[in-house]
Amino acid sequence: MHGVDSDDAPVPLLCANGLYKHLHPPSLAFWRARQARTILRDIHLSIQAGERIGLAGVSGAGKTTLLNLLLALKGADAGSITCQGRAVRPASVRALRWYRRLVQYIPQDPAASLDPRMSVRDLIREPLVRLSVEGNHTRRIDEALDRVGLDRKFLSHRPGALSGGQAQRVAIARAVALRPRLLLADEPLSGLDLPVRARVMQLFDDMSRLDGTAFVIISHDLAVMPRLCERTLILHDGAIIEDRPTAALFEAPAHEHTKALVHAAHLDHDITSMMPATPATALYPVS
Ligand SMILES: Nc1ncnc2c1ncn2[C@@H]1O[C@H](COP(=O)(O)OP(=O)(O)OP(=O)(O)O)[C@@H](O)[C@H]1O
Repeated sequence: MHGVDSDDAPVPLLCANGLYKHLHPPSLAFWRARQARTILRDIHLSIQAGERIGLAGVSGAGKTTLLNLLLALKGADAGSITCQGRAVRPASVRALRWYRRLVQYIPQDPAASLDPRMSVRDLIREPLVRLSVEGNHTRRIDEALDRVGLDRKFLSHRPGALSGGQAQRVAIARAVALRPRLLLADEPLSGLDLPVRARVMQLFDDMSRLDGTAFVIISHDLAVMPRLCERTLILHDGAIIEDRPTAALFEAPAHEHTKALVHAAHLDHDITSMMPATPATALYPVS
C-alpha cells in the first residue's frame, strides 16, 4: 500500500533554508566576531506557484534585507535559496539571467525607479532585451500594457507625463512582460488612490489565479494582507515569528508583536469579508 510520501509533495517554486545575515561594523574589524549584529536569523520559507504571501513587520524588522537576499542582490552568511531546485546566489548579470526571468521585483517607488528619459515602450522593452528574451517583443509589450489596463497611447509617454498610479502600472508591466513565476512587490499599494488600488489588487488576483504567478507582498501595513494574501509572515527582529494562513493569523494572532500589529491596523473586526473567495493554490496545484 502506498501512502503520500515526500515524492508526492509539490515542488516549491522558491525555497529559503536557514538564512542568516549578519551586519559587520567595518570599523571594528578586530572585534568582528563579537560585534557582528544578526539582522536575519534562521529564515525558512517555501513558496508554491500561484501563492500570495504577505511579509509584514515593523520598521527595522528585516524585510528589505530578506527581499535583497531573495532577489540575489546580497548573499546570506548562512543558509541557501533554491528556485525550482537550482541554487540562487549573487552572481553576474549573465549567470543570473535565468533567475531574473523567473523572479521579478516591483519597487516601492515606481515613479523614482523609471528612467525619466525613456518612453514607456522602451521602459517595458529594456528588461526583455537585457535578459535576452526571445520572441516578439512588440507583442509582449502590448500584452503587458493591456494586462495592467493602460491604453497604448501611453507607449510614447515619458514617466514625467504619468500619474503615480500610471507609473505604478508601467513598473508592473515591465515585470509582467517577462511572464515571471514570482513577483516580489514592495509596498505595492502605498501612495495609490482607491480606484487604482482596486485595479492593482484585481491584477494580482488575475495573475495568481489565471497565470499561476506567485507573489511576495511586503507591507508594513497589515491591513492590506487579508485582501491580497492567503498566507502572511510576520518578521520581527530578523526572525519569522508567524507563518500562517492570513485569516487564522488575524483571528488569533499567536505572538504579542502580531497582536500589536493587528490592533494597530484596527483589524480585529470581521475580516472574512475581505478574504479572497478561493485560495490561489487551490486553483494552481503544482505537480
Ligand atoms: N547597511 C546597513 N547599515 C547599518 N544597518 C543596517 C544596514 N542595513 C540594514 N541595517 C539594519 O538591519 C535591520 C533590518 O533593516 P531592514 O532595512 O531590512 O528592515 P525593514 O524591515 O525593511 O525596515 P523598513 O520597513 O524601515 O524599511 C535594521 O535594524 C537596520 O538598521
